[in-house]
Amino acid sequence: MFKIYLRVIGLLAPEKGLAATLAIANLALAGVFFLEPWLFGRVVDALAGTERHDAWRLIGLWAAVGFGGVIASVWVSLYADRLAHRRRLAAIASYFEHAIALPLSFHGEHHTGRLLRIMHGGASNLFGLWLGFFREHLATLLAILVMVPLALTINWKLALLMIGLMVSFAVFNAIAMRRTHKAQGEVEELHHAISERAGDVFGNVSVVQSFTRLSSEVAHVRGMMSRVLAAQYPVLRGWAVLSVLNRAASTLTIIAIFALGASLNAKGEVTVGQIVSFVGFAMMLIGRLEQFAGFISGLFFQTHSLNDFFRVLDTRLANVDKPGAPDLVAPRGEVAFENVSFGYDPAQPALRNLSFRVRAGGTVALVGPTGAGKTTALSLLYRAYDPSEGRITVDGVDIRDVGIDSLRRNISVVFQDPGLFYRSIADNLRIGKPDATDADIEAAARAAEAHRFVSAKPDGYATLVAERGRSLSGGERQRLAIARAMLKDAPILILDEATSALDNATEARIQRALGALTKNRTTFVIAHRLTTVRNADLILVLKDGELVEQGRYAELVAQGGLFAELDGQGRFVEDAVDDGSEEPAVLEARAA
Ligand SMILES: Nc1ncnc2c1ncn2[C@@H]1O[C@H](COP(=O)(O)OP(=O)(O)OP(=O)(O)O)[C@@H](O)[C@H]1O
Repeated sequence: MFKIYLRVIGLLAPEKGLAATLAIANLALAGVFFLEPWLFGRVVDALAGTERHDAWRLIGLWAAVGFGGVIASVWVSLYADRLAHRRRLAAIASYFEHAIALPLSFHGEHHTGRLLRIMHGGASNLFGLWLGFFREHLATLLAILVMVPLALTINWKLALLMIGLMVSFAVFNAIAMRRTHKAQGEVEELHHAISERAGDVFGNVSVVQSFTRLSSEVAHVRGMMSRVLAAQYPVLRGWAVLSVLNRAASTLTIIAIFALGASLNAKGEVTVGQIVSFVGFAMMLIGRLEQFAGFISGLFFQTHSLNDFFRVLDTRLANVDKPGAPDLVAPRGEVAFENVSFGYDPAQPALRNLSFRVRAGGTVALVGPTGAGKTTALSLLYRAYDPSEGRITVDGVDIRDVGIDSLRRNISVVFQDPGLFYRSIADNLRIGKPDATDADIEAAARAAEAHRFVSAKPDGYATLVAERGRSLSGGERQRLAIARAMLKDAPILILDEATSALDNATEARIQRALGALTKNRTTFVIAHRLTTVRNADLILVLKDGELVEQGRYAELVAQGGLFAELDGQGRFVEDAVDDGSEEPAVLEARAA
């Protein structure tokens, strides 16, 4: 727990000058508040004596100390608040930056709902601890460190009772923590699971509604909440018992101080006045100890959440650049896979020993039954994952030896799932080219047959696309994904069933644009069109993660293997006739 606390405080390092000033100023302020009662006593003494002008001097000093203390407190709390807010946002930013760069395998295992909860929960706990650090943790610790030796010098026998109290606090806390640590971990895990479940249901709300699963989903979440309470109650009970024990120990200590004081008084070792002042002192120390116990219990309840936060930050990025890796600049686009194997689960390879080579500007069609590994093979090319064996080269250079960003800048992908953002249509297209002008965007949309439907929307290119593109038809989503890839204008293109959701006529028109797009670009296409397969320079036939055949269309048909079988089954769709028509919007624009 203390390691985590130190790490939390360590996150203030980027502003360590200000953080240290604030912490010291807070300590000084705690000291100033001790000064006031002392000055009060001095003033009373001065007024009672003859040195009345001294009293005025002291009153002036008292006013200056009091007023200065108030102003300094305002300054400290204002700057401490600002600093804590700034660092909280900085922590969220670094979490976000790190988490989105983590490998897809990590995102496969961690639901967005969980990652968001960890981000917000962790950041607000950091915030609370930082404020506590500036406002009371240090002052409490310092007060305890100063008061204990002071108590020993006043009367060591009475002080031993105080030390006994501190030890009992420490023991009770340790027992409570040991007994409840695991259960609190379960509580935290259940809270994550609730966020995960809720996020998942929000993301699939149309399915939930159409399958009339509303009440069962609510019942499930309520069931999880009952489990949270069942796990949380024993923890709360443990800590309630602890606070009662702490209280009882404090009361017993005060009584014991009186009792021991009385017996020492009987022996003439202490005066009644000394006992009374020691009790007053002991009460102050007990107050500080209780504050410290509160800090420990607060930290205890935040530990799991902070641990989860740091665990994400500590997850290593898989595809990091090798030191000094050069950028891949303007590649010609010759691509080779050399004995590439890969498995999402190392025990179950999704690709085995895949080897092929395509010339720059050539077109490769990947075909094969569903689940054969076509998408997986292409995802290795832009390093969504790295092969477990073998290597992939672009222009003869291993793609692991170049800057990953530069590699990805040179590859445009039209994903099977278009992956649209909850942003305007224009912003969705700008993902392909951030500095695209409105004219660029419109030209790409026209080429991808998207301009007409976009113009028909009330806000045109400013229309907000619903989460995951839910407000658009499947075909509209695909056309935006194609336009986005066109804007990117990269020398290597991956089309993963890019036009599968389009009607024949639209697809035929897009094929013209795609034909222009693929010219002089190395293109990988997971294809369902006969023309695409026929015109490909190389067809790769995959089955169960293995390359079973490769060659050109005529060769593969002549071979009479799997490809010929798929072809014979009418697996590839004949092209619709391109009637040479243009998008109506284009025609309208011309007519105007
Ligand atoms: N992220 C993932 N994690 C674990 N397994 C995966 C993942 N993605 C795909 N798989 C598995 O890997 C295998 C190959 O999947 P892949 O998507 O590459 O097939 P495909 O040939 O593109 O199929 P389709 O034609 O249906 O799109 C499948 O068994 C699939 O279940």
